[in-house]
Amino acid sequence: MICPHPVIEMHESNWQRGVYALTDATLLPDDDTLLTAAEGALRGGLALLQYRDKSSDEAHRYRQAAALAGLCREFATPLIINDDVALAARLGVGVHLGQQDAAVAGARERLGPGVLVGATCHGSLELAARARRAGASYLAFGRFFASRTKPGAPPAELSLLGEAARFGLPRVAIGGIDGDRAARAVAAGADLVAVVHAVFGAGAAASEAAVRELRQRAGFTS
Ligand SMILES: Cc1ncc(COP(=O)(O)OP(=O)(O)O)c(N)n1
Ligand SMILES: Cc1nc(C(=O)O)sc1CCOP(=O)(O)O
Ligand SMILES: [Mg+2]
Repeated sequence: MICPHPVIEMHESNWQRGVYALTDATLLPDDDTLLTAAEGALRGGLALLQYRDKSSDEAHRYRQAAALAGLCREFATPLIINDDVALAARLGVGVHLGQQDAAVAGARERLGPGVLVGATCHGSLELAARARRAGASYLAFGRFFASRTKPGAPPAELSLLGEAARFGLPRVAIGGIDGDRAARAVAAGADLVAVVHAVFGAGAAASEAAVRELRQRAGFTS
């Protein structure tokens, strides 16, 4: 397990703009690696962190998510749980839901008005309109580029991000995003860039520098 931290750098929670990192059970295979990588990423200035673990081991998922929730609280950065509304409710944190997951409206009702509920909208303004009506906190579009993490995700056009401004919610761009592509996504209208490999692909010790570089290249530091 990770050691206690004598000095924690606090980042004011401004989750609506910046780098949004998703954990990955293959790149971060054990608790120590996961928490070291997550702490580095938070220290680098993440806007949001998502716990994404597709395993069916509930005790494992609870243990890791609870540890991440504690870490995120120290950095005043919201934690989002992928797919699992019950786990999010248990921890009092946000949830991200795709088209094959539980309904956004039900999650909003269960979690309450103050909790973040994110929605996958792929390349569709119609899905975005539905997610907004159902109470989503942000709209995620993608994949915009070839993704090593999820190669089969349906593709989307960057021009969609500008059109999605009409919904008045933070727009998340996901899928194969690195420094150059983050800048392109932000220029097209993304408020947040969601990444796995660009933050966690180079090892747990590299996550802080990776977030700092992404923030700088995407223009989130100005
Ligand atoms: C920020 C963000 N955007 C999209 C997704 C994908 O969600 P989903 O379509 O439900 O696919 P899985 O992640 O569950 O495989 C996401 N998780 N986060
Ligand atoms: C989890 C996920 N969802 C996507 C979508 O398009 O809905 S792309 C993706 C993986 C993003 O990882 P990377 O930054 O390594 O490409
Ligand atoms: Mg899902």
